[in-house]
Amino acid sequence: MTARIIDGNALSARVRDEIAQRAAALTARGVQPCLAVILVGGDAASAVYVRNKVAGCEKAGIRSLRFDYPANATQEEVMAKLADLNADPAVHGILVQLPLPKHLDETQVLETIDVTKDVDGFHAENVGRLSQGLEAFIPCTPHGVMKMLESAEVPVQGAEAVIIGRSNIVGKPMAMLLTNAGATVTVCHSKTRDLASHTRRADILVAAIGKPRFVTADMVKPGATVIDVGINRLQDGPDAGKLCGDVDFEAVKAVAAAITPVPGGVGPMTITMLLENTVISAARVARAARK
Ligand SMILES: Nc1nc2c(c(=O)[nH]1)N[C@@H](CN(C=O)c1ccc(C(=O)N[C@@H](CCC(=O)O)C(=O)O)cc1)CN2
Repeated sequence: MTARIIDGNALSARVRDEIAQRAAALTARGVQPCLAVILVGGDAASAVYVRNKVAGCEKAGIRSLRFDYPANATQEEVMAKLADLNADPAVHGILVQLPLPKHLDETQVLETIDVTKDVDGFHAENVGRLSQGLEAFIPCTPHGVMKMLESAEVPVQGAEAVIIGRSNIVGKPMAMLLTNAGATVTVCHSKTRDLASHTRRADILVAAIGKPRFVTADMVKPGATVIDVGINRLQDGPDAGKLCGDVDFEAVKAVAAAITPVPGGVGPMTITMLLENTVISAARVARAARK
């Protein structure tokens, strides 16, 4: 068997076309969607993601505002900028790129973002609403994964879903979304005993642990759908400098029925869902103003 590849670049291109049309319609009604992005420090990967977010906005007709702070920025500086952006009616989405430098209080920063502009879906109120199946901004990576499962027509209801990783950005919201969609969900993590006994039961396996090629073929049930959320840059060996996921792609694709690649899988969908959340936020503002 060789797995079907779920192509995140192709799906992103289709979804972004629709987003651009919605952004153009809102702009014509006098509400151009606008995303504000805050980057603190010089983390190279974060700088790439922020650049791609800003470029994605531009291509979709979404206005973007970018604020760069040095690694030694204070909590007060970041909070003051968030207060300004919260108060600005022309700004519909606000995000603070993670991770933040260690001296900053991430929880306080995320809780300061106006919940109606929290297009990353990390504010506790959005997390709580999602857990109850209420309308909420859904964190972009797990939302992108759900879109990929839907586009690939992978049955979720009744499926055994196993997630490796329990982060606030991916693992926990992924578990909520899959649960809400009717899957039976197991969340595994660094303290899980006999991890492979869990992963081998999975119809849908989501790897989000940040360890290159951690998921090997013997950990995967034949015919499973494997979603790779990892983005790791290999340090040494013949592939040094290359990007790879948390899944041993070449070996696992011989066992799985469907698999996402890295790069070109979940990553582009993360930015696509951010653009969609920004347009949704602007549409709510336009609706409230009856524009
Ligand atoms: N505020 C946030 N911070 C972080 C988030 C987030 O959703 N909100 N997620 C990740 C990083 N991330 C978005 O910010 C992200 C990661 C990867 C990609 C992506 O397109 N990856 C490409 C490869 C890009 C490369 O060349 O390095 C791919 O997989 O094809 C987009 C966004 C942590 N922080």
